[in-house]
Amino acid sequence: MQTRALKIGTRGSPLALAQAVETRTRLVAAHGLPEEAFEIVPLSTSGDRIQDRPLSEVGGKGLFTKELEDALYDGRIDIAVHSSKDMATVLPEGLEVSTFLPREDARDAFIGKLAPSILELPHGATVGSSSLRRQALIKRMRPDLNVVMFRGNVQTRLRKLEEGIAAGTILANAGLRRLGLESVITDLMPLDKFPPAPGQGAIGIEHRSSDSEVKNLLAAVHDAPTGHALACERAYLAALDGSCRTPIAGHAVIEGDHLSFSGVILSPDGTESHEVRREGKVVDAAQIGRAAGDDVRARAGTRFFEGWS
Ligand SMILES: NCc1[nH]cc(CCC(=O)O)c1CC(=O)O
Repeated sequence: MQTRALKIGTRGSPLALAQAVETRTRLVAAHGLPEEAFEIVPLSTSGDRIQDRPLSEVGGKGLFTKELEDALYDGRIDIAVHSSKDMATVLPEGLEVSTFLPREDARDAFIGKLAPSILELPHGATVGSSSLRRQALIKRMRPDLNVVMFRGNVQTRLRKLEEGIAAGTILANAGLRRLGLESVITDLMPLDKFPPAPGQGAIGIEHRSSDSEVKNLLAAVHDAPTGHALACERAYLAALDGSCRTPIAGHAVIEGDHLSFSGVILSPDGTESHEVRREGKVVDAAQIGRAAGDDVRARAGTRFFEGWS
């Protein structure tokens, strides 16, 4: 069927590689092709190299995707496998994400050392996280906690915890499960009190828009409900202008042809938050997300997006 291997581009972190392997496994199964029909090509990205500053300071989401997108343009790879959460809302000209694999659990997970849950931590305990959303949600729940920056890949963060740098940390359940590390989890954060980032838990596959052969190949592994949820969550994020200094959470749940979305934007210290809920039909996923974003943005006021630094 194919004369040369399809090149699957990925970041080189263990989680990224696990996602690339999952993509290959699904493609192999869907098309009855041998594994050799696919070649996994790990590339290093600036998001992986810069480890000492929060992502919001060094350029945000594009950091993890730029090198992969350059490689798509110049043909070094045919598809790029991404954590949807790390993708910018606007893709470069000529590239598209037409395919989402079935979503993993979207919740955040708590890994506690001094206590199994955030609510049970001792007064003033230190929690590590570099995500603005997680920091704000932690402070909204427990204003007394001391939140410190924690970057690096999943393994690095778990090591910092072992070294006693913090009493606990929060990571995506999806990433831990994909790495087979779910045994470290001591609590799962409820979707209503601790909503995930738009896209969390979903793998998106990017390719050249002109590449209809690749698009057809990918169609067999696309999960429609995940696609609808992502259309909604990404439209919500786009309506909020992806302001990466504002903590933003948002999650769509699909049941049959029904979609329900809930989102929240917070001040970084968690003292101010604005919530939004919307529902409708999956065919209107993007409109529902956009309306939710426009609504919460109007209620928060422009000061909300300019005030933090
Ligand atoms: N920014 C890093 C990142 N990007 C995606 C995931 C988790 C996997 C997913 O959401 O699909 C993670 C790590 C984490 O947040 O714990």
